[in-house]
Formats: sequence, C-alpha cells, structure tokens
Amino acid sequence: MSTIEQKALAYHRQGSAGKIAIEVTKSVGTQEDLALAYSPGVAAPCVEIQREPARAYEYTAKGNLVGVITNGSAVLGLGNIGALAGKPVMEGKVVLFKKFAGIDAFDIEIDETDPDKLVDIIAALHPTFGGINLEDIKAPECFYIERKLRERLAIPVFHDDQHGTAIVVGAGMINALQLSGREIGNVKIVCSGAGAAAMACLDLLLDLGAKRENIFVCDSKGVLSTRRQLDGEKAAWAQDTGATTLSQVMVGADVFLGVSGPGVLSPRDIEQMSKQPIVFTLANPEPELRPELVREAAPDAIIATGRSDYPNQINNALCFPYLFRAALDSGASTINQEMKRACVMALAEMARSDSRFGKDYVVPGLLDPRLLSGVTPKIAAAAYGSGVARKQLDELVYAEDLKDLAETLL
Ligand SMILES: NC(=O)C1=CN([C@@H]2O[C@H](COP(=O)(O)OP(=O)(O)OC[C@H]3O[C@@H](n4cnc5c(N)ncnc54)[C@H](OP(=O)(O)O)[C@@H]3O)[C@@H](O)[C@H]2O)C=CC1
Ligand SMILES: CC(=O)C(=O)O
Ligand SMILES: [Mg+2]
Repeated sequence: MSTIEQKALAYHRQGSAGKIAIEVTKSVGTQEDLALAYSPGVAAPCVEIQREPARAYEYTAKGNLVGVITNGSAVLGLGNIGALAGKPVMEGKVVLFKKFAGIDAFDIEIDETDPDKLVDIIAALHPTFGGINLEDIKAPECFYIERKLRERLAIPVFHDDQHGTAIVVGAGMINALQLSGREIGNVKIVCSGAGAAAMACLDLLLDLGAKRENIFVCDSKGVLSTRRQLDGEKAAWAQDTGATTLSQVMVGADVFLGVSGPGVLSPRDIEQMSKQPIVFTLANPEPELRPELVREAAPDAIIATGRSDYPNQINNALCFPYLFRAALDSGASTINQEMKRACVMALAEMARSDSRFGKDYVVPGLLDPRLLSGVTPKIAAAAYGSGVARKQLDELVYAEDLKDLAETLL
C-alpha cells in the first residue's frame, strides 16, 4: 500500500469515523427552547408548511441542503463498487459543499441499480432537499435517471460527473487552447471514455465550437466507429473510420481528454500527438497516464489531472459548490445551460486574470479563496437573466453585484 493510501486510511479513521457530523443551529438549552424546537411548538411550522409548501424554505433547513446521491455504480474510476463502498467519496463531496460554499449536504447511498426504481426512490426523498447532486452513477443509466428526475422535480437536479466535469474541462480547454495558440474549431480531439463525464464534456466542447468530425471517442472496446453496432448516446459519436484502437486515433491529435480509467494511455501515444499537445488525463484516482510520463514524452505538453497532487487540477469540485450556492441563493428551479456557461466563463477568466496563468495554471486551484465570491454571482446572474430564479433579486446578499450582470443576459 502506498504512503498516501496509508495516510488516507488513518485520516478517515482518526477521531470520529468518517468526515462529517451534524450541527444544531438553534438553542435547545431550556424547557422553553425544547417546547419550541420540538413538541408542542414544532407543530406550528408544520401547519404553515402544509398550508404553503414554499414556507419550508423559511422554517426548515431545506433551502441550504443538498442531497449527494449515488448508487455506487461508477465510483471515481474504481467502477461499480456498490453503494456502501462509495460512501467515502460522497462524504467527501459533502465536505466540499460545506467548506467551499457553506452548503449543508447529506450523502445518500442507495442500494439499487434499476433506473426506474432509483428515480422513484430519489423523487420520494426530494422533499428533504433544496437540490440534488447525483454522483458516480454509471452511463448510460445516468442519462435517463437525470432526465426523469429533472422532469419530475422542481428543484435543481444535477449529475456532477456529467455537467460539473464538462464545465471545468470547458474552462481549462479554453485556456489551454489560447496558451497553445489554437482555435477550437481546428483541433483534433481524442476522448478516452464514452460514459457520463465524456458525453457531457464532448457536448460542451461542441458548444464551444469544436467540430464533431474532428472528435474521436473510444470506449472499453475501442474507437466508436460506424462499423460497430452502437446505440444511445454513443451512436452520435461514431466516426466513419477503419481505426479501431486508441493508439491509432492518437496520431496527430491536438487534444487528449481522458475520462475513462487508469493506464489506458502510453507514452508512445503521446509522442504521436501534434506539437505542444493538450493532455487532460482526468480519471480518478489514477489517471490514464501519469503526468511525469506525459511530460517525458512531450516536454511542452499542457497537462491536467483530476488529482490534488499535480498542477492543473481539473475536477468538478471546482464548480459544483458554486453552482449549487448560486442556485439555492436565487431559488433557481433548475441549473440550466446559461448557468453552466456562466460558470465555464467565470472559471476560465479567473485563471486568465491571475499572474500565474500559464501551462501549469489553466484553471484556479480548488482552494482559491476568490472562487466563492468570484464565480457564484455570475452564475446567479445567469439564473436571473434566464428566468429560472424564483427569489426576488433584492433578497440576495450580493444583489447589487448581480443587477448589471443579470441585465446583460436579459
Ligand atoms: N476529474 C474529474 O472531475 C472527473 C473525473 N472522472 C473520471 O472519469 C472516469 C469515468 O467516469 P464516468 O464517466 O462517471 O464513468 P462511466 O462509468 O459513466 O463511464 C466510464 C467510461 O470509461 C470507459 N472505459 C472504461 N475502461 C476503459 C478503457 N480501458 N479504455 C477506454 N475506455 C474505457 C467505459 O467504456 P464502456 O462504455 O465500454 O463501458 C465508459 O465509457 C472515472 O475515472 C472518473 O474518476 C469523472 C468525473 C469527474
Ligand atoms: C471527481 C469525480 O467526481 C470523479 O472522479 O468521479
Ligand atoms: Mg464523481
């Protein structure tokens, strides 16, 4: 076992097991407090909420509470390890919600793989939450589950591995392309992985101007080509090519996007890429190829991973706390394209306006204290500008900052 693995086990075990606990926010020191917090007083907010459900946002924790929900079917790059084994990752997401954006979150691990049953279970749980962050649910089921929940629920439902990853990849890609003097419409992109993260990242890259004919996608069986029987989301990415392996399509690629699994890429594949390649090896915890090996094969490469121990951490943790902060603050009924696009641009701009901007700094670091105040208002402005915010603008603490921003989107 490596040193980091040993340290991680000790870290999770020490003190109270795991990484989270619950805090009480009201005083409960006297009989009178008890009579308010519990019986008989607690009946009053119940009756109010029954009369007017929106009051739950005033009288309960709902408005600042997110459900981090998984069935453990695609946990990091570890695969289908099951609901319980995924719990450390979900507790980790809860920590990030709280630390980065002051959002309370419950992790919920559901032992169910049937998509319709999962939809029913999550829908039945939704009254508890102001928003739902789906996490580490495998493709293709994740697409159906998210779509059904978004149709059924009037609170934000967001599959982090799809959209969170895409947003941060989008921000990093805009900057990496600029640094290497490339136009997105001209680059050849190879994506390893055709699952939740990959499909959303590729859609976002198209949205940013990439050309579908320049994008080659591989899954565990090789290149998505018209010679294979493909259905669902994968079919849209089939290229009319005789190439079958990742190595074959890497020749002349400008960009490699890895959202698959450990070690699928070789130094030889990197050598086959164009000059100053952009190599985002984002599989967690073990990337498609370690950065030091990428660097050896292409010294001028722009490299990113999903990990905290290398420069350029492209990880959805850079956006989901702020997206949900903005959605909850504005009372948004959903997290829409406008909000996601605003987040991409805000992250990209924040990195560009930093003196560290360069090939080892294409996105801000996860611990950058500017993120909350820099990114959140721009996303909230997009919520107001696109008409999904349900709270009065004046109720926001950063309302003044938003007025001009929101108007530009109207
Ligand atoms: N840095 C970040 O922020 C994030 C990183 N990720 C990482 O991306 C990876 C995928 O996650 P996610 O999309 O949620 O998972 P999914 O299970 O939805 O998708 C996994 C995809 O990877 C493909 N795959 C597996 N093994 C290989 C291989 N040897 N070669 C090529 N493709 C392969 C699968 O192929 P097939 O379709 O044939 O099964 C599938 O298309 C994980 O490692 C995860 O940690 C995910 C989200 C965020
Ligand atoms: C970062 C993340 O969500 C993942 O690797 O699945
Ligand atoms: Mg994930």
